[in-house]
Amino acid sequence: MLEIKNLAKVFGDRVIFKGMDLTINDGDVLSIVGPSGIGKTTFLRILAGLLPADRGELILNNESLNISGDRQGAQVGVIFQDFNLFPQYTVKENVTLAPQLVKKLSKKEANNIADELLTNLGLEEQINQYPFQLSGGQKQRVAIARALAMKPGILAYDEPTSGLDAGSTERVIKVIKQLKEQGVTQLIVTHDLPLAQAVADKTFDFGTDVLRGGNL
Ligand SMILES: Nc1ncnc2c1ncn2[C@@H]1O[C@H](COP(=O)(O)OP(=O)(O)OP(=O)(O)O)[C@@H](O)[C@H]1O
Repeated sequence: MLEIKNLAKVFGDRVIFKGMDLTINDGDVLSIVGPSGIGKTTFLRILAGLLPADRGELILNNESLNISGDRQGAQVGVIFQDFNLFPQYTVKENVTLAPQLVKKLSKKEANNIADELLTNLGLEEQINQYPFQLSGGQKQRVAIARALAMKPGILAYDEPTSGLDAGSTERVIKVIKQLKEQGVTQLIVTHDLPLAQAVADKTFDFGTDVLRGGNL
């Protein structure tokens, strides 16, 4: 379970959001909607531990997560819009690198995890290819496999269907539903209402469900 309590972010003298309270239960899929520029990606970056928050708490499975923007570990997996794959590494290497470096798994253990994830995600034929050889939907599934290889407590996506055609969007919906069946807790920032309707247990509206402006 992820609990967000009274989270706030300020850029300069501008309160981007404050008073953010939200709970996501294990295995649930939450969609986060809201107009452009409202702070959704900023929130994901805070959740991923890449950007500091100015106030509040993030509690994942009863463990408090550091909100100072320099978190170690991989409790939260985030798939950003540009996927951030390592261009110089193959698909398999993209997935096996962090488990070996961060989790200190052996190459064999990391390979076994990668083979299973990549097969489940329909990427067995791409295992030895490089990111530039992949379609947008394939890159996204590699990013999902890479995040899942670290066994995160929660998986979050920033606009997972933007730039994808109808077929790839269907595939994303299938993957999200499949992960939900496996009990993975997921959070999806999206403008795609059909996607939200197809997969979400509940919706958080970043436009109306947080406070903004004024002082902290
Ligand atoms: N590093 C930064 N410094 C100052 N302001 C920033 C910074 N990053 C984002 N902002 C501002 O914070 C606000 C929220 O941006 P954010 O990217 O989180 O919005 P968003 O809801 O994800 O928008 P979109 O749906 O268009 O991606 C914007 O007004 C943006 O200009």
